Amino acid sequence: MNPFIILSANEMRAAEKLAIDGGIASAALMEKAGEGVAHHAMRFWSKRPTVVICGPGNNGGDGFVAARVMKSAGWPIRVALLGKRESLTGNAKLMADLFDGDVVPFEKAVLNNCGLIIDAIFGTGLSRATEGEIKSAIGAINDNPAPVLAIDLPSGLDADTGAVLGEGSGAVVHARRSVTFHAKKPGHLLFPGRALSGAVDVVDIGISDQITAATGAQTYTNHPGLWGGLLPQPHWGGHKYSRGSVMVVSGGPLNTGAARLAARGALRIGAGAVTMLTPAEAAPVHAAHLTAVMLRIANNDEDVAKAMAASEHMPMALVIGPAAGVGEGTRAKVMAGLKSKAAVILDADAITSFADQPQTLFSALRPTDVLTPHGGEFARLFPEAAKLDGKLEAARRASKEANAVVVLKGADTVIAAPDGRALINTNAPPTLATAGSGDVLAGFIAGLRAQGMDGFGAAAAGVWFHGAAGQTIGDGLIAEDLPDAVPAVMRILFQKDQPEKNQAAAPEAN
Ligand SMILES: NC(=O)C1=CN([C@@H]2O[C@H](COP(=O)(O)OP(=O)(O)OC[C@H]3O[C@@H](n4cnc5c(N)ncnc54)[C@H](OP(=O)(O)O)[C@@H]3O)[C@@H](O)[C@H]2O)[C@@H](O)CC1
Ligand SMILES: [K+]
Repeated sequence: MNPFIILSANEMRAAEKLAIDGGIASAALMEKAGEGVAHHAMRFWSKRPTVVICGPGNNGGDGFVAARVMKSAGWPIRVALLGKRESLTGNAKLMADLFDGDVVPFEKAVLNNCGLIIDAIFGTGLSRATEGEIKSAIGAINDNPAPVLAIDLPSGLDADTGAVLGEGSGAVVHARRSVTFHAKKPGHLLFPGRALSGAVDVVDIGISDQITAATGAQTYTNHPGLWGGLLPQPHWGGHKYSRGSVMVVSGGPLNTGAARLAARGALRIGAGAVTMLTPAEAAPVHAAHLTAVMLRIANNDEDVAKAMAASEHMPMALVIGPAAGVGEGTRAKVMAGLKSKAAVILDADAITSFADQPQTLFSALRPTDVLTPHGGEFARLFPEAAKLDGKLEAARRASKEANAVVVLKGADTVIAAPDGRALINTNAPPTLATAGSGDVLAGFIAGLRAQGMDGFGAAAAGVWFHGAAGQTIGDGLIAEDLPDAVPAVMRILFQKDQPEKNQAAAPEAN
């Protein structure tokens, strides 16, 4: 199993079909799924009275298997059914028939004195908001103090978007843990689904990686396992410019801090040289603050173009947006950057500046340029994509529309590339929601881009480092701390705290 792949409900159904076409019996898939749930329950909880609540479809079928396996292991099991027994069909009916205990219609009293509830009401087949007896049952489950183990997904949660289809306490199950099959679903990682799913375990039900690939799935959990090997490493023969040069466009004299945060982020993530492109009147403010970051006056787009041209021979990235100001001046500087050979990272005001003329921007962007909007900026530049169901599809659509990498920020940041690849980030602590945090992120991405990572890789690694830096700092985090936490994260990632791995690499013989 690929530990990073994420499958939508449709992709999961396609994988199941391919597995069945390849000779695996569908009942065997369900048997493995239910068995996985039972073993998970028995591993995490001590033996206790357990109620399995089964719905009308195959999620319920998994519940009947789990009930059978746990009962035969000596667990006190009750099964409650939502819907009519005679309406069960296919494998769900088969598994219900194979369960040799009592099956009662669901009523609230069935939960009395239980120590564990297994939610087998709905999984990937949820098609509408809960109502009636199902809504009451979910409300009763949530009111009960027993922990809930959800099969596949907490019932009521949309597998593809992480959204809850209905409202109120009976709309969705609040699970302590979830056991899903073959791969996580986007709903496990996108909020509120991530909070509702609890800890998620993925069980192998015998579907091969070749089948996963054949579904065309292109969504992954963001993790160094995907891009760690591409991270730039300093080399004995390098010098500051060969390590990558980053230029950051500053706002006016009262708006300089954001650009400095980005500049420091770029420097800490490993760019060899960072230059602040500043309007003349803001230069003294920067001069009073900056040390390793260089200063160059750039009052307008022509000056930006000249700065870019002067550095054309080196690997370079340009950050523009943090407190840059919204309007024609910023638009012109962006266009100057996009005409140069530099990789461009657009954030904040640079994004908002194109809200009324997105096509001007989209036609100039290149597929490895990066846009880093938060939700509000995203909706201004991509009003149609913002209306789509779920952050994943919104980011994917926007990336295609803009022909650039889109980093749709939040607690569950989504990174999307124009070719359809997408990542969901999971390591960001809530303390990252603080002023200036996004400016540092833009600097991280630019620093990695200047060192040679492509737009998607730099965005993925930048977002991950941002989360990891936030975790390292812990409570009390302010944006200024983030760049300075990078060395600690690198030490852990590259295991440089292990003395035997900490030797300076000897030059290779030639
Ligand atoms: N794919 C795989 O590889 C494997 C899948 N497996 C398992 O199968 C699960 C998917 O099964 P599934 O497709 O039968 O859907 P499921 O979630 O049981 O619900 C569908 C039923 O609920 C109904 N219904 C929906 N919403 C409703 C509502 N609000 N209120 C009331 N009714 C509602 C819907 O009715 P309908 O929409 O047709 O009217 C239909 O009757 C998956 O999550 C996993 O657990 C494993 O066995 C291993 C391999
Ligand atoms: K469920």
